[in-house]
Amino acid sequence: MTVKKPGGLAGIEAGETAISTVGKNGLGLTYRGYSIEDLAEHGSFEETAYLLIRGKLPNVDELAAYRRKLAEASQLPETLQRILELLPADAHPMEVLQVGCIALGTMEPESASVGAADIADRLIALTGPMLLHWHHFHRRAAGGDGSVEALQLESSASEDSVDAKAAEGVESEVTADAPGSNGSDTGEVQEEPFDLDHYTVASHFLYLLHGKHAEHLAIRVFDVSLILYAEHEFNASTFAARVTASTLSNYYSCIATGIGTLRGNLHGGANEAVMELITQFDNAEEAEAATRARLAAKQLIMGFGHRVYTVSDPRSDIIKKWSETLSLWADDSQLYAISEAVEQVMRQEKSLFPNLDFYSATAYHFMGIPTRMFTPIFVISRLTGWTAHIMEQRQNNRIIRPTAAYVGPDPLPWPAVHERH
Ligand SMILES: CC(=O)SCCNC(=O)CCNC(=O)[C@H](O)C(C)(C)COP(=O)(O)OP(=O)(O)OC[C@H]1O[C@@H](n2cnc3c(N)ncnc32)[C@H](O)[C@@H]1OP(=O)(O)O
Ligand SMILES: O=C([O-])CC(=O)C(=O)O
Repeated sequence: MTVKKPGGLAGIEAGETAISTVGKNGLGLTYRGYSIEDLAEHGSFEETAYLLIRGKLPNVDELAAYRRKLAEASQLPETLQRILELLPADAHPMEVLQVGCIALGTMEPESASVGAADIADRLIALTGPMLLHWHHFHRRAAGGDGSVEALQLESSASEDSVDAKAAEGVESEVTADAPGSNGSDTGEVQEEPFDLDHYTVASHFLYLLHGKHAEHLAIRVFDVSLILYAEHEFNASTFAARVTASTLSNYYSCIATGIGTLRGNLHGGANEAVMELITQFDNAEEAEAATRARLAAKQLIMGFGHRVYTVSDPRSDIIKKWSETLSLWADDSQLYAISEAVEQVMRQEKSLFPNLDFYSATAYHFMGIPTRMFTPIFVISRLTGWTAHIMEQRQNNRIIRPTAAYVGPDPLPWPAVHERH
C-alpha cells in the first residue's frame, strides 16, 4: 500500500458542490446524479454539456435547439482568425487556446445580457475551430509539404502511425489553397460541405481536422471521450477556475486560468505524455522492460494513478474498450498491446491503475488526431465542468484564500545595500 505524502491539499474538503461525485462510496463518478456509465452508453456530449451547464437533461426539443445554437456559434469571427494567424506555428496549442479565449472576451464581453452559460456555448463551439484554424493556417504557410515536424505540431511517432483510414487524403486537403464552404473558417479545403443540420461538436471537430466527414465509429468514440472528460469535481483546473471566480473576475479569465492549469503533465497534459511514452516502444516486451526500468529509476509513468480514486478510474474502463475497438478498426496491432503491457507492469509493480488519460491517448491516435491536440480536446469538454463550477461558485461566493504555515527565517535586521554579500 502506498502512503500519501502530506501537502497538495490531499484529502481536504475545500468546499461543497452539487455538480458531481468522484470516487464516493457506491456513487463512483456521477454528473448531477447520472452515472458516467449511463452517460457514456446512452448520452451525447451535447446532452452532457446541457446537463452540466443548465442543471437538467434536455428534452427532444431542447436538445435540437441546443445543437442548432452550437452550430450557429461555430463560425469563427474574422478578427479572431487574423489574431490566431499571428501566433507562431510552434506556439503551444494550449497557449493558442488561452489567447483565443481572451481575444474572444475582448470582442464579445460578458455582460448583463450575455452571461456565463451563453459564453460557454460559444466557446464549446469555437474552441475546435480556433485550434484548427491556427493549425491549418500554418500547415499551408509551411509551403504545402505537410511538414509537421517543422511546425512541431505533432510528435513524429504520432505522424508515423496515424490511422490510414481516418487520415487518408488529409495532407493534400489541408495544403490546398481555396477554402471550402462552411469549413472556410479553418482555412482548409473540404471535399464536401459540412451539414450544419447534423452538427455535433465531435463530428464538426473531426470534419475540420480531416477536411471530410469522419466515420461513425470515430465520431462516436470522440463524443464518448468528450462525455468522460467533461467534469470531475475539484480537480486542479476546476479548482483554479473557482479561485479566479471567487475574486469576482470575469468568465473568460476563469476559463483562461482553467486552460493554463489543465496543461501540466500531472493533469490534462498527461494524455500527450502517454503518447510520447508508448510510441517509443516497438513491441510489448520492450514496453514491459522499459516500464520496469523507469519505475526502478523512480520515474512517473504518465496516465497512471489518481488523487481521489484508489481502486480504479471508472472512465478508463470505458475508454479502454473503445481504444481496443479502434485499434482493430485502424488495423494497428502494436500500440494497444504496448499499452496493455505497460498497464500490466503498473498493476504488478505499483498496484496503480490507468486513469482516463492513458487509453484516451491511443483512442485519439487511432482516429488520426495529432498528439498535440489531445489536451486542447480535453479543454473543449472540460469547458462544461468549469462553467458549472464557476456558476456554482458565484451563487454562493466567498473569496478562496487559505492560510500558509510559515517555514521561513526568523525576523532579520535590515542590511544596508553595501553590506550585502
Ligand atoms: C484527467 C487527469 O488529470 S488524471 C491525472 C493525470 N496525470 C497523470 O497521469 C500523471 C501521473 N500520475 C501522477 O503523477 C499522480 O498519480 C497524480 C498526480 C495523478 C496524483 O498525485 P498524488 O495524489 O499526489 O499521488 P502521490 O504522488 O501521493 O502517489 C503515491 C505514490 O504512488 C506513486 N505514483 C503515483 N502515480 C504514479 C505514476 N503515474 N507512476 C509511478 N508512480 C506513481 C508516487 O510516486 C507515490 O510513491 P511514493 O509514495 O513512493 O513517493
Ligand atoms: O480529478 C482529478 O484530480 C483529475 C481528473 O481526473 C480530472 O480532472 O478529470
